Amino acid sequence: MDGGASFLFGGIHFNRRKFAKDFSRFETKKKEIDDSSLVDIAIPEAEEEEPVAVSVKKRKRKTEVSESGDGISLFKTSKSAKAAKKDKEKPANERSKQKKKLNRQLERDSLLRKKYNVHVSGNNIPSPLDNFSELSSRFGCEAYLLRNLAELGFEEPTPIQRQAIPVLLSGRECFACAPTGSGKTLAFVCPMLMKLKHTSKDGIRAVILCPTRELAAQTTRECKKLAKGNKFYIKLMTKELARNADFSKVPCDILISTPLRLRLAIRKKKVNLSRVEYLVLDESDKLFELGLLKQIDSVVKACSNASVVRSLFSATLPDFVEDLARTIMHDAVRVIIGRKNSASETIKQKLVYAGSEEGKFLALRQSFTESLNPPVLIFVQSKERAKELYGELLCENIRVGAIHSDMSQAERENAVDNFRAGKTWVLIATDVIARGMDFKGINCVINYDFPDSSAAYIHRIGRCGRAGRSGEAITFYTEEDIPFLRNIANVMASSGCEVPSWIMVLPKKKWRKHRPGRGSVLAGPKDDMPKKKWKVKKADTRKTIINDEPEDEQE
Ligand SMILES: Nc1ncnc2c1ncn2[C@@H]1O[C@H](COP(=O)(O)OP(=O)(O)OP(=O)(O)O)[C@@H](O)[C@H]1O
Repeated sequence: MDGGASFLFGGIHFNRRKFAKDFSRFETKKKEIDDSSLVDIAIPEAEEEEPVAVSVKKRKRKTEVSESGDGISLFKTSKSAKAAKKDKEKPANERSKQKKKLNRQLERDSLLRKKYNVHVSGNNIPSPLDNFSELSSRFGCEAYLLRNLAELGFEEPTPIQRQAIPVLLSGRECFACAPTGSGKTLAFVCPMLMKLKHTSKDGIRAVILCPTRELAAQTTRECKKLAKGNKFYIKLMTKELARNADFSKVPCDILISTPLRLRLAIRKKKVNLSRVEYLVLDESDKLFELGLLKQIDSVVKACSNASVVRSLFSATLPDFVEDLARTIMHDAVRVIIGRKNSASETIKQKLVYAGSEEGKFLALRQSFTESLNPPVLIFVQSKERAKELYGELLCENIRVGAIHSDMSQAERENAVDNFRAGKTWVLIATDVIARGMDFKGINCVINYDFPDSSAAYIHRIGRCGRAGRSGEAITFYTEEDIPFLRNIANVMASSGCEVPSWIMVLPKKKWRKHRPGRGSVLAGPKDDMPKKKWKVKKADTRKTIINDEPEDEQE
């Protein structure tokens, strides 16, 4: 990904030789500062509970004064240096009182983090939230938002919300990794609404980037639910808007988009992002994959406001994304919930040997005969295989839908809506909906085709077992998949699932995208098997998948 990082650094290259003299002047100074900053740990003047009343417009990378057991800063900011000086002037007993108070706060923070499995690193990390009412006592949250949280039935913040919300409210940049279905959306939308306060005529002040249109649409809906009662203009970037709208005339406070659509609007000079104060990259590791990196780069550059606060959220955060993030972020706080890159612990995970491609359909039939417990989500590796399997299950009289990139936007939305509404019981999907989609109460995810990476596995199975619910994930594997089994088994073991011991001793395999040519799902068993009588109602409508115009988005 080196090439990738250089994108984001485009235009910030200095010729060190040419400017050697000037550099040496700064280097001496920097050394002096660094040395002096190691003197002692600054003690904050104010208690952390104080509401953060920093105006976003006036703020210039202001570091919140708060402490954490995990992230005590050895490097003083100019503010902390002043605080230390002032502190030295205070009587000794007052100083020791303050130190004790601070230590008690640090201890409380540390216990809370331990309780909720929150791991943090960075400088001066704000205390985690104990409950939602701290949003108003510490941060001056408005009543409408607390009311909305209550109406949505959110009684307690989830672990990621406990830590990421105060971090973002303190104006700090953040990269966060928390399991699927653990409420990351609220963790970035809530502070965004609180900081933006009200609608304004300044144009777009917040941007949320999502890798797929379905996720962008879902995030827009969530955002609107949370903003109910406050007149924010929250816009989803549609194809139409990206092509034709002039955003200087469209009222918009928060814009939610896929990278491709936003880049299109930037290129056409239809959108001005120079006033953006908050930029969220949701499913950031997906966005930082090579195919999307150029688009992300142009969005990051277009958000040119010097005090923009960027945040990255995902359930999987590979090291290269962290490294890349560090190059573009300023004094960021890293928040990890539980173990990094692990699956949700509420999902019962199972591996099923299907022998060969031919055996998969048999295994699927078998598992449906034993228990078809809808809603069930089935992942396959390609749109061709999605179409084939869809046809096969239709013939079996199963209420089935499909979603993949050969479908038009309306068809895709229809498939998702039917599944959400319970009109279809089984949804066959490619990885297009593997990330972020929040289907309530999916009972089972079946990886009909082995996932192409452990991240893909975590996101796919994470469509069930959300918000503390239980779920089941079944992964079929064939001979070709065996070399990659160990990687999935590691994920399973780290989330507490049982794994056959022979798998754990398989050689470790470096995992690049594993997408073998799998042939046809129709091959083999169909003719040999008697037709199964399902105890399910006949599907209302038998949808034909129309090969519409090719997608302008990546899957
Ligand atoms: N504090 C809360 N209490 C109860 N439920 C919550 C809370 N916060 C969020 N939820 C619910 O949890 C579900 C999952 O939330 P969300 O979609 O934000 O998860 P996520 O962490 O972004 O998952 P993914 O990694 O798959 O994108 C949603 O249905 C949401 O309404």
